[in-house]
Amino acid sequence: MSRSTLPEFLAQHHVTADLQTVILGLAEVSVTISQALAKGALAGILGAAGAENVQGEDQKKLDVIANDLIKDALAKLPAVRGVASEEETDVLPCHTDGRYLVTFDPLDGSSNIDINSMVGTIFSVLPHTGSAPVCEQDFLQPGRNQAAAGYVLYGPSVMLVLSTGNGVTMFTLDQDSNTYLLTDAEVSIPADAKEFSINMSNQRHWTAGMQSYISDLIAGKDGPRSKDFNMRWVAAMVADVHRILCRGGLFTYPWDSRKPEQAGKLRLMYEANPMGFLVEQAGGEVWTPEGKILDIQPEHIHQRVPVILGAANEVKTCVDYHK
Ligand SMILES: O=P(O)(O)OC[C@H]1O[C@](O)(COP(=O)(O)O)[C@@H](O)[C@@H]1O
Ligand SMILES: [Mg+2]
Ligand SMILES: [Mg+2]
Repeated sequence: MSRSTLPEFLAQHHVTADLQTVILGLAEVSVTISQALAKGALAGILGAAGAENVQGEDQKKLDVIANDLIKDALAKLPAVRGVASEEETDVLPCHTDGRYLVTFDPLDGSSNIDINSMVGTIFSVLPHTGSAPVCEQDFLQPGRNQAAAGYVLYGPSVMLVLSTGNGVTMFTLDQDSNTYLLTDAEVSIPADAKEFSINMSNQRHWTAGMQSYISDLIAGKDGPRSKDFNMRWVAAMVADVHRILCRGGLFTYPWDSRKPEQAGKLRLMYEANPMGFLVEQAGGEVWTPEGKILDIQPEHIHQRVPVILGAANEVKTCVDYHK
């Protein structure tokens, strides 16, 4: 059976030439990152980098390597006006005529690196509407403005999952030819969920609404929901959301009282918006307890947000517990 390659798919779906170069640039650099990850300890690239990022988190060597690779690859593309990364303090200007801004989480799920478990690269492409030179303000657009969003999951196989606003498509890396081939063109999240995903160890720190929602899920058939739910937690949003795109369910990373001043753990512009775009494009819902994430007007590039996403009916139920 002959499968479309990523460039063929983009051309067939009338993606603008400029946007194609951005997506193909990200795809190409992801192959290099996947090769570095595959070498692991043999290349001496596991472990801590010995520095903190702007978020106050310890950087892994591979966070820094992936960040530099993506930054350098995007800076070469004339279509890219500027980039913003979870690992960079400020936005970085690129080409003065570029039509697109790219935000990215170079390696999501970094705590999985040292245990040879799943990690990924998450990206979001926004139109550039400001004036030169590029500044942080240009990036502060609601997620609904995204021209494209996606991720690369470095798992047993390497997968690129993409939306340009017309559904969600999955590609798998053919390791012989180093090309991404289309493997699922009809990604869709069932409206009802049988699985939920949350870091249960934080239970005592959640709001009363989240406490009672999760305890009703755990009560299963014997509780008010009259239904058993399974639970999964990969500790990499990219892998947890991938499971939801493949077989449904609900994922949440709520606000918690350990850092009350922080809205949530996940980053709006590098994690919640791009993943949210994919989930909505697959028929799911993406909310905070207050409203839809893709409608949030960002105030700064490193903003954090509580996230409830996945199966449409289940997300609404979870939000209702917060009222
Ligand atoms: O430590 P926890 O609570 O399991 O957090 C896991 C969450 O943190 C993250 O790893 C944050 O991403 P980074 O690895 O890019 O910092 C999410 O992917 C994941 O959902
Ligand atoms: Mg992340
Ligand atoms: Mg990261």
